[in-house]
Amino acid sequence: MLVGVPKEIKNHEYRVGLTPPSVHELVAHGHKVMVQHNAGADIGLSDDQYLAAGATIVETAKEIFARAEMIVKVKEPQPVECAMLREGQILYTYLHLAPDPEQTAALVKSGAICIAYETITGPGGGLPLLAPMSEVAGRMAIQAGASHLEKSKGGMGLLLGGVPGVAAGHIVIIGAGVVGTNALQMAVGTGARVTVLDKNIDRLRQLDLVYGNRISTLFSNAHAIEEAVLSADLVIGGVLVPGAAAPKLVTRSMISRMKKGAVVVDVAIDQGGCFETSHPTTHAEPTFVVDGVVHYCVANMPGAVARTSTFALNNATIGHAVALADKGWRKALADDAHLRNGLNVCQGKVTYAAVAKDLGYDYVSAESMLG
Ligand SMILES: NC(=O)C1=CN([C@@H]2O[C@H](COP(=O)(O)OP(=O)(O)OC[C@H]3O[C@@H](n4cnc5c(N)ncnc54)[C@H](O)[C@@H]3O)[C@@H](O)[C@H]2O)C=CC1
Ligand SMILES: CC(=O)C(=O)O
Ligand SMILES: [Mg+2]
Repeated sequence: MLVGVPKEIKNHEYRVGLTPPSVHELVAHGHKVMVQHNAGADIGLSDDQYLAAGATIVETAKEIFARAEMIVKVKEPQPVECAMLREGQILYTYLHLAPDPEQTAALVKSGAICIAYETITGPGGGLPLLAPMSEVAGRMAIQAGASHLEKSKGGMGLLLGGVPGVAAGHIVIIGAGVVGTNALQMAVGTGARVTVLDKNIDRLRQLDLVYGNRISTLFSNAHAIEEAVLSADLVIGGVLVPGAAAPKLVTRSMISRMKKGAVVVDVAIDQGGCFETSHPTTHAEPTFVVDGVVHYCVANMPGAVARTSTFALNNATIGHAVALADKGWRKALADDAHLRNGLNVCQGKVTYAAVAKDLGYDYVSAESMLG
């Protein structure tokens, strides 16, 4: 198969769909890989390294989209990329369609086979192609929050850990999945008081066993969220209902009654966000203020630590990339129910139930597209 890797074009996005070792793996399986000139240059992955791994270097994204049978990317295709997708072409990348009607319409129109990293499941449960980026974003959420609590960044001027004789701050983490757990690890390290909420009581039990009375765990409901958020200095939003738009758990009214200069980091923003007041921001302009509360809502947080993130992502994506290239999409999806769960849009149909429901499309099962 001819595989193409365009340079990412989202704001401050320096990750790349395939690393040179991943190219090497595909080439070893008999495939051809085209990589756009300088696709990895910003993170120290030079064209020479790609050439040594067996890729060919191509000058423009246009040529890659025109020729490749499968496009491997990181972020959802931007409008100019959607317009270049072709019928029957495989697109393998993050999509986050539920909060994005324009992109969904463009992918439906393209006739391409669009496989979303974030809804592929794993034999051990969970979302193994989302997990590495959630680890990165969860860890980053605390450093982004701590930094924006500084006066010069709009925050109230609070050091999360306090100092001897001065109370520490209060970090509230909503959602105790991969983002939440990684944020929790960092939060505990700051010395702040930490509260974590989830609807999954077994998850809270596990965290209680690990952290004991160093943290407070709370079953997530509107009352508990309100109480926690009103006393918080930093709130991290990391909830997920796979494939669906994130539930708005923190209302505008709660935000208006929070401490002035508090910070919220809405990691779930790529699924629409779990704060009613959130909208997506970029690394170039990561925050805005609503009712005195600083909102950090960057939809591609791992892009800021793109080198670490690229390698972590490729560890999780390369296996299915090889299967898709080796077998073609129909057989690869037929053979693997977990990969099949990644199919969101296929030849003009929406094939992921939560996306169809949230955006008002007829749902067509992935299985029915394989015949
Ligand atoms: N902004 C960014 O750059 C990035 C965003 N993300 C996003 O972060 C979000 C979280 O991802 P993961 O942690 O991997 O998901 P996950 O599936 O590991 O965890 C989500 C957790 O949310 C909990 N949850 C669901 N509804 C809840 C509610 N009403 N109250 C409290 N908890 C609730 C679930 O029980 C689960 O424990 C996703 O939307 C993901 O796409 C991930 C990586 C980067
Ligand atoms: C998961 C995601 O949105 C990202 O890594 O940018
Ligand atoms: Mg989007």
